[in-house]
Amino acid sequence: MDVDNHENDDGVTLVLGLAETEPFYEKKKKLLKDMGFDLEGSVCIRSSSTPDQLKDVLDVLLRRARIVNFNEVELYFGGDIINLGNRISPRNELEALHSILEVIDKSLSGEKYTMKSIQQRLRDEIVERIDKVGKEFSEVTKIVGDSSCDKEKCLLDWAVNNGVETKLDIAYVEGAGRGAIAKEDLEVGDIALEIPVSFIICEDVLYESDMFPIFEKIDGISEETMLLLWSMKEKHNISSKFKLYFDTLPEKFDTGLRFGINALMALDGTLLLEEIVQAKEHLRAQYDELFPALSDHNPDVFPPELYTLEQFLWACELWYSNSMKVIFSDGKLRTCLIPIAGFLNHSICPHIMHYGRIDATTNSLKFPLSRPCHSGEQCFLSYGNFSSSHLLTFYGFLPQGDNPYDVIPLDIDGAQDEDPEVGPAPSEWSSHMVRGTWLSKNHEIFHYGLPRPLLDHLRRARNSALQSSTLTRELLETDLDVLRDLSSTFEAMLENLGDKKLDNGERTSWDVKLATEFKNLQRRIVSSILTSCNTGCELLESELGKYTV
Ligand SMILES: C[S@@+](CC[C@H](N)C(=O)[O-])C[C@H]1O[C@@H](n2cnc3c(N)ncnc32)[C@H](O)[C@@H]1O
Repeated sequence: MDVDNHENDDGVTLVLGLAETEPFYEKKKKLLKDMGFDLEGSVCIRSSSTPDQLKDVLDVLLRRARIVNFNEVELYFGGDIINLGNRISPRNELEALHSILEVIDKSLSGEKYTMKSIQQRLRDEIVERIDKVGKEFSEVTKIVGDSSCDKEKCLLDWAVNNGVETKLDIAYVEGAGRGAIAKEDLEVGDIALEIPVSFIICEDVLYESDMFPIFEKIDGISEETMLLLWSMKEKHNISSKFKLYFDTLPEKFDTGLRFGINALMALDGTLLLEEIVQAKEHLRAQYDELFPALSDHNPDVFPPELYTLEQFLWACELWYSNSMKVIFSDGKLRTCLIPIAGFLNHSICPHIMHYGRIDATTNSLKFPLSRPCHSGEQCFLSYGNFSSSHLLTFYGFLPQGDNPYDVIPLDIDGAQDEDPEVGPAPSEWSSHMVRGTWLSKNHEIFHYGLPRPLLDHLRRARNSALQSSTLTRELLETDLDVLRDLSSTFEAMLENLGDKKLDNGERTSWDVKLATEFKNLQRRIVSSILTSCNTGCELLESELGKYTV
């Protein structure tokens, strides 16, 4: 994103441009053009602006900022004028508001500007909007009062004595193990947690380990695998520097990688079944490649009783569900375990979104707030823009609320009519997908709550293209064909998923419970698409009826 601003006699021009280096630049450029925005993206604020005019300016900037901050999924599903008038996703809305804040803060920072009060009002309005997004999507946390947090408190005390600064406490929360709770009201920009580099577990621990000379002789072994093997032994090392951290780790992680046969059977009809089976096979193959050979040749360094398949799986789950990728001051991206930060749970509307880079001036990792968190509330992190199937497989939970990244990929080739020399046009996509149509705000004729790239692709395949929203008989008939085809695809998918299963409560094991919940979510998504197709067909038939009378 290009951020710029200029002052003139009358006021300030805020610039929220689209940088050419932006991911999906061509697609965003086209979308901005379709929405009637110029590429440069400058908006003038006059010193005489009334509060209503300021809100209008913000609305325009926000519609623009939503596009600039789109990620791939949001761009695929969000790109039409009705959807853009609304929040696309909590992540996109928070990023968009923050990018405007950045423009405004930049214009406030110069001493020479004379419009500080107007700019301050804009800032206040944005912070209020950020808070509103949080309130709309926030998750209610119930603290489980009767669970002891002694080990966590020991770790916290040790951390604070070693330079960690925290405004978070640790408590057991319902449905998610431990969580981080704000000790005081935290505002946008406040640092909830700051961890010195010396406190972070990363590749450096390997160089001091007796495993390192052995690792050096193994061709192609990755840093992640070395760390994984290191952690399997270190958790038993009573004189480990990180003993208090290892003491707080669960004996057992309940992720999709540990799903038993009944849970796998409950996933029948979903793509996740194959994904989990493959992931399990991959880990088994990885283990077999290393063991028993490593233990046979170096029993003192890799004692066989510590390097069982079960322990290997534990370490994989630890690193999948608790590690973070961090860019260090030397520019290198390292996979790390970060004590204390590892207690932060994930939310689709997180408080902390930007945390992956070491601050070179303080040599620490900071976790700043992107939205306010009140005293006593659980402070959530963003683990990334993951689908529920990914979160279930590698983290073992399904997030609360509507996950915008829960997409079902479709097995149809995109951009068939592309020019081989130039590639697909900026508006075209090489693959297609669907998601719950309740997430779309546009259910009108020619939209039906379905993604525009998919509809356009299917129209093109029938040699028809929607150039304008004028109703012609040909366009209506093409859309009717498209929707009927889609409808039969999704009817088959729904049938494959079988009937909705009810949870048998206490008697159901954790994995079958999760699998059932996941399948019910898939069913809900597919049903919503079917309903939208059928409603769309009715709309089209009613319009076509007007041609026959
Ligand atoms: C980095 S740890 C967070 C701390 C964890 N709750 C604990 O007690 O150790 C990641 C794990 O927390 C749990 N978790 C994170 N976010 C969650 C959420 N929104 N709902 C339920 N469980 C969650 C999952 O078990 C996940 O594998």
